[in-house]
Amino acid sequence: MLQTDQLKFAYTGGDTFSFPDISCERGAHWLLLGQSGSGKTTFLHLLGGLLSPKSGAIRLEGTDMAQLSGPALDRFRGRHIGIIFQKAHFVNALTVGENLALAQELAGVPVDNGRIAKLLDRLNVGQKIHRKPDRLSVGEQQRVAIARALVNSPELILADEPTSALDDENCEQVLHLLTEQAASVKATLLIVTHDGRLKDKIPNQIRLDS
Ligand SMILES: Nc1ncnc2c1ncn2[C@@H]1O[C@H](COP(=O)(O)OP(=O)(O)OP(=O)(O)O)[C@@H](O)[C@H]1O
Repeated sequence: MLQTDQLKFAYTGGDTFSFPDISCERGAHWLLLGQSGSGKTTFLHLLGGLLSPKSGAIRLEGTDMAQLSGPALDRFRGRHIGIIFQKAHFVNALTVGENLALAQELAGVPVDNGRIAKLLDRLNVGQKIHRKPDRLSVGEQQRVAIARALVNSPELILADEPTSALDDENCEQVLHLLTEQAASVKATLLIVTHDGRLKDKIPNQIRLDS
C-alpha cells in the first residue's frame, strides 16, 4: 500500500508544489496525469525517494520514506521500488546481465543469476544477456529497463512516460508488458504520462493541476 500525506516540495530558489494525498492499494494500477510542467516527474521522483519532500509523509507498506536518507533510503529504494525512467540509464561497461546483478548488489540482496536469466527470457531479451546495453535497440533497452525494475520483486513500480515516444502497436505492447509484469510480482504500478492513449486503459487516475 502506497500513501502520501500533505506532501510539499520546493526546488531551491524555484517552483513549490503541494501534491494531492494519494492512497494506492497493493497491486493496483494507476495513471498520474497532468499538463506539462504540473510536477508529474517531480512527484514520481518523490515517490521513488530520488527527491526529499519539504514536508509531509510517503508511506510504502508502513515505512515513511520521508524519514529515511542516505544509504538507508538507497537500500529501501533498491529493495522495494522499481523505477523505469523515460530514457533508460545503464552502465554501458557492463553487460545486460551484469546491470541486473548490479541492481541486486546495490539493494543489498544476493545476486540471483537464475532469476535474472528467467526475467530477461520472460521479456524476450534472454538472448541479449551478454550484450552491452548500448548495442541493443531502443525497444530492447526498454525491456531490459523493465526487467531491471522488476529484479528485486518491488512492491512499487514507477514508470515515467513509458509510451510517449512509441507508435500505437508498441504503446499497446509496453502497457501490456508493464501491467502483466507488475501483476506477476503483485506490485503497485504507477505510470506518469500525458499520453492520451492510456486514459481509457487504466481507470485509476490521479490528476495534477498546475
Ligand atoms: N531540477 C529542477 N530545478 C528547478 N526547477 C525544476 C527542476 N526540475 C523541474 N523543475 C520545474 O518544476 C516544474 C515541474 O517539472 P516536472 O518535470 O515535474 O513536470 P512534468 O509535469 O513532469 O512535465 P512534463 O510533462 O513536461 O515532463 C517545471 O516548471 C520545471 O521547470
